[in-house]
Amino acid sequence: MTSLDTPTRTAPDADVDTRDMIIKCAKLTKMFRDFWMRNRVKAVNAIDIEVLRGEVFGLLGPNGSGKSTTIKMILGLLHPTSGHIAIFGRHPRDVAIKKQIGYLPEESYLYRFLNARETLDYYGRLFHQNRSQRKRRIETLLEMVGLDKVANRPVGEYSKGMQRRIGLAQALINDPQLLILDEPTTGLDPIGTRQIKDLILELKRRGKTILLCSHLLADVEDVCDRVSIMFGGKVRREGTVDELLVQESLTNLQTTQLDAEDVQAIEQLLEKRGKHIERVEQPRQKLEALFLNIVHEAQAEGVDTSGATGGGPLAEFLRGDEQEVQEDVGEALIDRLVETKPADAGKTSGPADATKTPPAEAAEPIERDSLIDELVSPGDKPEQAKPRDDRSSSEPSPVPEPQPEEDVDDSVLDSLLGDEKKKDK
Ligand SMILES: Nc1ncnc2c1ncn2[C@@H]1O[C@H](COP(=O)(O)OP(=O)(O)OP(=O)(O)O)[C@@H](O)[C@H]1O
Repeated sequence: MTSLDTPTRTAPDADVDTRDMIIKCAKLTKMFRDFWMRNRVKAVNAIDIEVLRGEVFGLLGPNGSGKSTTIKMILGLLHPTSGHIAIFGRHPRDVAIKKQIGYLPEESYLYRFLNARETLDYYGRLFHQNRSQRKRRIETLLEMVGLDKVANRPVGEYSKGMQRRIGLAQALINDPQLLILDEPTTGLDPIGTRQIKDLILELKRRGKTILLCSHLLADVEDVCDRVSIMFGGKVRREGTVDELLVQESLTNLQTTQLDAEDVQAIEQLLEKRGKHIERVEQPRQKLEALFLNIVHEAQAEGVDTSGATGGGPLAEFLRGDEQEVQEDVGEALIDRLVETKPADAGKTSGPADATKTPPAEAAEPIERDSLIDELVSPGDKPEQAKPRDDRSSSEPSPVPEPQPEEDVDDSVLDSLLGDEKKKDK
């Protein structure tokens, strides 16, 4: 077995088309410095990560191993100390790629007094979706994450798991090509967890790329194609889940139930071949399967709940069969949001060669608060919604500032004045 001190990688083939390289980090390093600019913590230490189009990539590691710092650098929220990052072949701070990314931060960052529908409406406007687009997407997303029955309650009242669900819906509102999910199943009940896993697999089938960061190893094992395991800021192991987990020296056979005589006969047969049975046991179903059965039974009996419901099918617009062209409006919005557009932004039709991405050092430093200030006007800065249990500070989603549009005013006013409720009835 490889020692933990020896990093091993099963990187994608060297001849992978650069257009299929959605995330490429090379020798990425982040050093946090103290007030005197002395090096304090090497949070990320010369890591290489490559995520290909259409794969689910898991970033694993114990607390403090550098996962969140890596994600923040990938999102352009933190400036790397050294190394290179390319997202869709571009620099992570290139605004042209923002509309292709959906981000579920580790902690929710929501206006606590807006309800779920208003919350999604707000994010839909940030992506310059028109009213009918927003309405359709919001309703399907709410149903998909199982919050349609509680959509008129302020999100500040939501439980932690319900906040994860609305966070996920928010991350999907722009139908992103790359979805970055930081601890998506934390706080979710087993039904919600199963749904998120199914959703991730469905999105993958639709060609989306997903970077998943989680402590819940069983979840990661269920959905990830490849994983990187970090420790102390370094990638210690990387490979496909099968490569890392398969025990090549053992074979499991599953048959209909055997009695002692059958087992003895097989043992004798194996002995003749110089082999033996190591363990005989009756398989057990997983606790997850038992739990889900019990809940499905209760739902079938019509037992009432004030929490999230089961959730519905994948939102239609995520299935890729909706003919909406958002590229231009997204680009226009981004153009209006940034005063100085990078010289090459918007000119390249396809993803550029990752190797041409400017070095990370060339970018101006950007920290979380300044990004929020840049994206949200001071009066609009959202207050972090807390679930009923206390939690610490949180991350914003990488979304642009909302722009006025003809039909912007009335729906929020309507909903604040109660028309939304009437519509629901
Ligand atoms: N802003 C900061 N200033 C100083 N040190 C930081 C800062 N952010 C993170 N660190 C340090 O960098 C290291 C990696 O932290 P990071 O949050 O990336 O770990 P993580 O793997 O995401 O952990 P967790 O699983 O607990 O979320 C830790 O030692 C942490 O204390």
